[in-house]
Amino acid sequence: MSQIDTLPPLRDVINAHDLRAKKSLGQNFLLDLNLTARIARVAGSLEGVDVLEVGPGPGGLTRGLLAEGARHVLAVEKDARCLPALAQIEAACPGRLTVVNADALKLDASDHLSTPWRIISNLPYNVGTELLVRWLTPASWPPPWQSLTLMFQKEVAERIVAAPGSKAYGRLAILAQWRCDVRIAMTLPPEAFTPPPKIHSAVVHFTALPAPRFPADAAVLERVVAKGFNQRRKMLRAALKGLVPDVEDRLVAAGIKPTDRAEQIPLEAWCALAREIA
Ligand SMILES: C[S@@+](CC[C@H](N)C(=O)[O-])C[C@H]1O[C@@H](n2cnc3c(N)ncnc32)[C@H](O)[C@@H]1O
Repeated sequence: MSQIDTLPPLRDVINAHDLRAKKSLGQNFLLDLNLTARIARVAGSLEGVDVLEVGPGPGGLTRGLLAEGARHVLAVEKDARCLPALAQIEAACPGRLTVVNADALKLDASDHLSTPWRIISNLPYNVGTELLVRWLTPASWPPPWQSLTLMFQKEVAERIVAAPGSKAYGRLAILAQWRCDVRIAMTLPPEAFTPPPKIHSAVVHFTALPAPRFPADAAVLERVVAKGFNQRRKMLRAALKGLVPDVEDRLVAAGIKPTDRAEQIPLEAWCALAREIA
């Protein structure tokens, strides 16, 4: 039995520290340790791996990561009320857990971790997409992380893995699939969480590709895709008006019909258009 197995049940921990969930911090806790171990395993073997966890809360997933063999976990938690519960885990695994009481949006994890690390988190829903976009758009590629294993609202997960032609297909799908293999690894019902949220959730696993799937300048691609989907029901010749003077010619040169709409355009063609426009 490892030291982690001797820790008290999570429900006792949240009662002992009066960890009533705060909606403003997106707090929906996972208290079933079998479930948190399953989520940790989505990221593959963690033996010898450094992990960044955003929002450990009372530490259910943190326990899973350590039990699955993570070499070191950097856990960044904004809510200071969670620190005593996390300190208990730290004491059970000396040297393997560092807890930072900070806003993950303001922290540079590379100051604390040795590359390549994995990011595994049950993200707070209110900042989940912002963190994801940040992780997917580093200054250079490949990024300092190998993979992301992240819990999102199921609807956001579906937008990440969406294919052209579907309503969910948009900027998030293109951003993610351009430089990562992505898949939904698990879906979870509201009852898996305490308190249960109103929506279903899903764990998405992202594996960083060594290089983007198709060549394109990241900033140009981001600009073109954002403008294209901003008015997704318009034909592209209208949606992209003003981007460059001869947008219709550029669309044709990229092999795109100017009368098509953004949601019909596959990733490869978006990249071709970004190259034409750059
Ligand atoms: C959905 S809960 C997950 C808690 C825990 N990982 C679990 O699975 O039970 C999200 C956690 O993120 C924390 N959090 C919210 N905003 C944050 C931020 N900007 N930076 C770091 N942590 C944040 C919340 O306090 C909460 O503990």
